[in-house]
Amino acid sequence: MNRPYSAKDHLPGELYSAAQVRELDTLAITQIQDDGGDTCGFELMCRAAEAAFACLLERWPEEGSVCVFAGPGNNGGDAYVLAALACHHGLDVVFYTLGDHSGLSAAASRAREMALEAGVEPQVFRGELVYEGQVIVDGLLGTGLNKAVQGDYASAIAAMNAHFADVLALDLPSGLSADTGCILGCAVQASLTVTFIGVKQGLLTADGPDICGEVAFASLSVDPLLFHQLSASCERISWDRLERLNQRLNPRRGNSHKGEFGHVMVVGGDHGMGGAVAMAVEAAGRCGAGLIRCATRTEHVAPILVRRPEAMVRAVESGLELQPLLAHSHVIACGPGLGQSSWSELLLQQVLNASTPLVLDADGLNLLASPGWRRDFSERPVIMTPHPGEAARLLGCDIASVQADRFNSARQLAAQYQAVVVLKGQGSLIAAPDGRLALCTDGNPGMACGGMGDVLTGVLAALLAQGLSPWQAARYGVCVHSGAADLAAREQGQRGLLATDLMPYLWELMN
Ligand SMILES: NC(=O)C1=CN([C@@H]2O[C@H](COP(=O)(O)OP(=O)(O)OC[C@H]3O[C@@H](n4cnc5c(N)ncnc54)[C@H](OP(=O)(O)O)[C@@H]3O)[C@@H](O)[C@H]2O)[C@@H](O)CC1
Ligand SMILES: Nc1ncnc2c1ncn2[C@@H]1O[C@H](COP(=O)(O)OP(=O)(O)O)[C@@H](O)[C@H]1O
Ligand SMILES: [K+]
Repeated sequence: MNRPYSAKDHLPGELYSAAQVRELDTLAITQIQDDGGDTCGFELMCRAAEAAFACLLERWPEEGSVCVFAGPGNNGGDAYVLAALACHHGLDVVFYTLGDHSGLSAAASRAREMALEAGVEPQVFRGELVYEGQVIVDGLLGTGLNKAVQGDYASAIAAMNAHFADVLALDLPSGLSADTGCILGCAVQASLTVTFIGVKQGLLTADGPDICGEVAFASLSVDPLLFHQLSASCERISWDRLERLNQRLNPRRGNSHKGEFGHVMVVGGDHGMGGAVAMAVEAAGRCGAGLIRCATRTEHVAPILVRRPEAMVRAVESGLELQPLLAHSHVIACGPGLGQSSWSELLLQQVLNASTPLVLDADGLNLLASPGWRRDFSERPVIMTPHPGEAARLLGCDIASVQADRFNSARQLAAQYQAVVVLKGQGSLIAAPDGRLALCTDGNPGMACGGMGDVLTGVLAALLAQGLSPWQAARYGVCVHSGAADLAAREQGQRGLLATDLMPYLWELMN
């Protein structure tokens, strides 16, 4: 029997869209057929159900019953086989169907026969869920979800969610888009999701992580060579994974000096927003920049120096004093607390005129989105770090449209601006202009608080200053930032986490 492994840190590094997994299914079925096996996908369906049932037994070893929901597609087919296995194992099975099961696929029909032979008694779900046990299996909708869930399906999902039992979702929670991680209408809230053949990209961003519960992956013993026939849509990264890929920074040479680790210039901090630059400065320092300068409003100079006397902080009150300072910098980080005043515009103008590697954040992005500011960064190493609100302004759409397809939004921004783009939020995405995408599975909702983005800006600037390319720095920086937040939250909890709490953990992880 297949033993799928669980824990999100052990998921494979390749993520796929629904269409790509369908392609993999077809390739795998063809191979099984060529090897003298069945021709319709029933073999794969059996492997999927076996893997999910193994997970069920491992997670709920004491449970004597299971309630199974089956939709009219192959996800329902998986559910039929799982129900048959449960019967053979001596579990009581309550089995509900939704949709028209007279037109099942060849594989799902065989699955249904198998279930009937095992003694499963399917009943059409009529709105009432009668089940006393602890485990519900959701086989309603999988990668074939193609419209918003409503009607009987929505009632079934509401009944599953209202029931006290835990839900094991087959492939993905019904109602979740495998491609975008958005809930289409409504979705099952799972405790455990066993996903098959390839990890669907939508499980790990937007709403995905909230409704999947724990994610386990079952390869269904598909020949790894088949995966070489198509490239993954997105790479999954995490702090642990970068370590396994040996992508940490090298230890420093003994005979090194501060000039080798780059000079960062942090630009921003209009009236009332000095903290933003202070945090970017400190994060850049804790991530190893050789020297940090800061150009800001007069009133912020002393407070920043008190907190971080290591930094060289200059007042640029007229805005014009910035130009010569920029000439001494290896990397510019612009945007934290920049504001949108004429002072802010004057500073940004000079930053955009320079050719130094740049991290552009916050109001730097908001100004860039306004008429007449649009730039093409193909000649300059640039990382842009929008949260969904800033991304919406840059794309000229609303936030809901950005979140409705984060993968596409990130890709589009990277292509439009010819820069590496970090689209922040749960499952932060990193997009390169050439179409590469990475998704970071670290991070937690404790990070949803003011200042976290400013810290990321400092982290990224320090990494560029130490010689990483924008793509490397963004991947590494997002993981170290989220990894630090996870360590901090593990100590004291997520609620109440502050951006400055990350500093000691950044320092630790960078070494
Ligand atoms: N292929 C393989 O070999 C393997 C596949 N595997 C399994 O198959 C799953 C994919 O199966 P699938 O392609 O049949 O799609 P599935 O998710 O069952 O749904 C399609 C049905 O749902 C319906 N429907 C859609 N949206 C709806 C809505 N909002 N509300 C109501 N109905 C809606 C849609 O109706 P239609 O719109 O076409 O009329 C259609 O009838 C995959 O996730 C994995 O679990 C594994 O066994 C491994 C081997
Ligand atoms: N729910 C969440 N899960 C994971 N990471 C999050 C979550 N909410 C916020 N973050 C991270 O925290 C940071 C917040 O940045 P941002 O919104 O720019 O904050 P600010 O502008 O206040 O500095 C980003 O790196 C983002 O990815
Ligand atoms: K499902």
